[in-house]
Amino acid sequence: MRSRTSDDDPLAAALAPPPDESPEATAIRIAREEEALRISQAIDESIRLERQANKRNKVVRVLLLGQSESGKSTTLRQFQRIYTPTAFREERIHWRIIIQMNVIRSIRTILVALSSYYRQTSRARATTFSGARWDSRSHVTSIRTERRTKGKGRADNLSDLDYDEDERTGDAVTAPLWADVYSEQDAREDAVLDEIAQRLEPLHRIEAMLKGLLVPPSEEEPADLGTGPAGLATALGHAKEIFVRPGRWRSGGAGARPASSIGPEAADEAQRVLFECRFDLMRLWASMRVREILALRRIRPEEESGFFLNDLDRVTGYNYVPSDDDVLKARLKTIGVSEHKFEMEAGDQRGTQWRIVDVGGSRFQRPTWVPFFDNVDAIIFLAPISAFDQVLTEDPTVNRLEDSVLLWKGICQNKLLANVDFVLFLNKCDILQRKLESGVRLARYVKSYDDRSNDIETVSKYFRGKFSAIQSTYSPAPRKFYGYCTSITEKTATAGILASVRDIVLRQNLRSVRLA
Ligand SMILES: Nc1nc2c(ncn2[C@@H]2O[C@H](COP(=O)(O)OP(=O)(O)OP(=O)(O)O)[C@@H](O)[C@H]2O)c(=O)[nH]1
Ligand SMILES: [Mg+2]
Repeated sequence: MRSRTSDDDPLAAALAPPPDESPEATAIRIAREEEALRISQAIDESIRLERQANKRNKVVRVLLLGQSESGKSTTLRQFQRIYTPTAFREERIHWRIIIQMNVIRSIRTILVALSSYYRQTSRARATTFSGARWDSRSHVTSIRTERRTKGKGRADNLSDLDYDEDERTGDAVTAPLWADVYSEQDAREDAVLDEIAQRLEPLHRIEAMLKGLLVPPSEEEPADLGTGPAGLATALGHAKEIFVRPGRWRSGGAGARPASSIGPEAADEAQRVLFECRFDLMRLWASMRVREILALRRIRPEEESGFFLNDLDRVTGYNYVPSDDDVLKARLKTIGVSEHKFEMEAGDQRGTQWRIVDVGGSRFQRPTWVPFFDNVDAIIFLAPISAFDQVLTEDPTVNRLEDSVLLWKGICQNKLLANVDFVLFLNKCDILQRKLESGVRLARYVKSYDDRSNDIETVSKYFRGKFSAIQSTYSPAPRKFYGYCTSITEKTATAGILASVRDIVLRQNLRSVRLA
């Protein structure tokens, strides 16, 4: 077979000038060709500019990462409060049902603590205490420093922060678990607490009802199912656990029940019962005897997520509508992944689309993060540094700070994220400050902290240094360190920090456009 040459190229033959072309015809043809070229180049240029503009206006993707209860969803809510305030306000009323559940959870913590105190101390109330029925199910509180994990869960590969082995594994029990002296006064107060617990019985029914609506069967607390790619949860085998459908709880609940049976009446009924119980709720939380027993058992409900007992007067009001602050304080665990869109309303970047991806942070949820590493401009990583004396809810053998450090290290060294900017929030500094001021010493939990001063400035500076060093040691390529000490539930300070984060992320985004 003969190979083709340019001589018999049909296209070249068709475009070739006619063999008998006159000089005038040649001039006209050349002028037309030049005009066609000019137009073609103009079209190319406009396509290039349009592509660039699209990139500049491209969606900025931010991923929120961190362990469970680190404050990811709260950060997202802060973004919503600032950038889509109308929608945020309209949604506030739907948070009431979550706050009701949060209140009941704190009350449960107290009644279980009383019941188990009476049982363990063999007091007269032990067999009859009316709060005992709250004790029937397993109750995990992450607020107690775990003392029962001896020999388990040692982190063998952590050297960046030097934990006290005894503190981590629970060998260092020093405080007595209960007082030895039982006065008549104690007995009288216990009798009063028993009566209160009796009158709080209706809360038990309300808790069961709300739990049916808001808590996935294998969970202990209300949870929101993310709206990420369908199938992810199924792939991970969590499909059966997921009970609260995306967004549906906001219209009164969801789950396996027909929507008609779970309307806003559930929230109204719960509010009515809370209203009727409000004085007993307040008396319970104000009782010095309760405080004493909680202290003996080292339980601090006020450090638990979604703590509203100091606001009982307000949140149990018959016509209670959650405030902005209440929505930020409420606790709703995330299961799965959800993506939220925002549009910048003001400034140079007006119209820029933002996608913020919020993920569930518990250990079981972490495999769902990886598919989102592929297409992300920045990561906001939250490390709740107040949790240095707490353990993970999902694995009480693991210290929370240790988990955050390991997670940060893993994210820093992840090659998929080598070109992504990180912003670190050392979060819950308000709780950290209160904890340090109440006399809890960081050096008891982190040996390498040594004899440094136990104040918030020194402690947060120390953590900043540690996290920054991990980033520079483990990042595959150099990246700038952006670290903030945050109390993400606070509105004013957080607004300033989020504005800085926005600028960092946008600068990075522009840089990537120029490089493209
Ligand atoms: N006091 C205080 N509370 C905070 C702060 N940040 C978050 N919280 C509270 O901590 C709880 C947990 O926060 P979330 O935002 O739900 O945590 P998360 O990281 O989304 O947790 P998962 O969904 O389980 O992964 C909520 O009740 C928040 O109000 C903070 O800086 N200070
Ligand atoms: Mg969350």
